[in-house]
Amino acid sequence: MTTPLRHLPTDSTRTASGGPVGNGLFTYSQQVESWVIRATKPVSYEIRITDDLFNPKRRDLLEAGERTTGPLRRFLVVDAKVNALHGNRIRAYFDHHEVDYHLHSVPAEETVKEFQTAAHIVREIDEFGIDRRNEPVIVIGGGVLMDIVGLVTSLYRRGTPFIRVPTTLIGLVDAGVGVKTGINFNGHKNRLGTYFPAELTLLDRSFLSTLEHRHISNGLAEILKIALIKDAALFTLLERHGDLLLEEKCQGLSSTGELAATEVLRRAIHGMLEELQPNLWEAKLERVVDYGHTFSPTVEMRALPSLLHGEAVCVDMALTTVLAARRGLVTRADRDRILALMSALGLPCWDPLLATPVLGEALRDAVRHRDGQQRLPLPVGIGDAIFVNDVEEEELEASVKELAELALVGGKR
Ligand SMILES: NC(=O)c1ccc[n+]([C@@H]2O[C@H](COP(=O)([O-])OP(=O)(O)OC[C@H]3O[C@@H](n4cnc5c(N)ncnc54)[C@H](O)[C@@H]3O)[C@@H](O)[C@H]2O)c1
Ligand SMILES: O=C(CO)[C@@H](O)[C@H](O)[C@H](O)[C@H](O)COP(=O)(O)O
Ligand SMILES: [Co+2]
Repeated sequence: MTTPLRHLPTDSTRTASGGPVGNGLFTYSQQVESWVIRATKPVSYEIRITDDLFNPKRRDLLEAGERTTGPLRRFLVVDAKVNALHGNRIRAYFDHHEVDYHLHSVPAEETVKEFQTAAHIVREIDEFGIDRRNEPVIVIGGGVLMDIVGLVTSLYRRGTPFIRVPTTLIGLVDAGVGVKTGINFNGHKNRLGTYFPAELTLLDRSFLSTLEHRHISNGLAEILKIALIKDAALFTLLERHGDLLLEEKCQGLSSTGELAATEVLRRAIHGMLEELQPNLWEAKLERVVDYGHTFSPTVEMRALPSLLHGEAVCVDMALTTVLAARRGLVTRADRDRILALMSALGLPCWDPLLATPVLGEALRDAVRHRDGQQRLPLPVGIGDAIFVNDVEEEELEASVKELAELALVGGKR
């Protein structure tokens, strides 16, 4: 027996047809005793290019978050290497502005992108205590730390605002521009994560001056991904100036280097956002920005710590470039240009794990991740892509064999 609910519409307010009633945002039906609730949540976040971010005259970092009375309070999570190299000016900035802050330094790299690190940060935040809406957590570091802190803030009190200051090239062009957060779990890449935008991301490329060259190459791999799937002009820029960008660490030490760094970073970020914005929650699982991310998550985790994220992505792109060439989607000449550019950018085209059953496992996991289909992005020429669902293990093996020969001949391993 059901008891009538006092505050809900009675039968007298039902539609003439006896159908459900409601205000359009929710409906109640007595026929099946059910409420269907609909709501939408607007999303807006900003990515701003700045320079000299910690110059005391700049206010970008202070203006984010609602203003309350009394001193500003901020919890800072800073990559340990960044803290060692840039910590003095970071602290001087917040001291100058009389911010009541706690700086929590985290030694971040792929092997610590895990639960324990996230839990430790939560504990520290809890101890410092932050207001739920107007004291954004500030993360200053690479993709690993931004992904962890993004996850932590999305969980803390079911969502606390955060601000990102990326300090690596991957951070500037990729991890710092989207809404995905995550940690590795159970040997799987980004197995736990959320979609949670940082309200503000401040891009200051001067941080790259202290980054190792290998990590510049690592970021160039994600830029190359954007070039291959959607921006032929970006590919040409990388061919012309990639070595200079690497040598100068995108610091614009020469006038050509400055023009190239500005244009390449702007194109890479803009191209990424053109793909992300219409599909922020990944309702559509055919994503061209997944190019290079089909085999690489498994390869990267198995190779840990020997392959960096961008390096694993590059190995995946080399393999799928060869596969695309075998299908006639990419000419042999373009295939060779792509492999040559990877080498010029200081990136690997090959990893011994390719010649093992790991690839089959990786493809099966990608199919689960993509809701039962391969949805494998493949390049079409340079600057375009399609999705395929029919890659068989034999085709993969033949592509691996061909890549091994090409990589050996070209000395690109
Ligand atoms: N959320 C996303 O959409 C997204 C997108 C791309 C990549 N990612 C993730 O990003 C991670 C890779 O990011 P990453 O390459 O920045 O790695 P990272 O965060 O491990 O940083 C690389 C290394 O550089 C050091 N470092 C950082 N900034 C420095 C600086 N300015 N000077 C000197 N050393 C510095 C770090 O301590 C670390 O040792 C991967 O886990 C990947 O999955 C996420
Ligand atoms: O590496 C990343 C994110 O970690 C980006 O470069 C990339 O565009 C995509 O987000 C990847 O395809 C990863 O997606 P997912 O496997 O974590 O769902
Ligand atoms: Co990536």
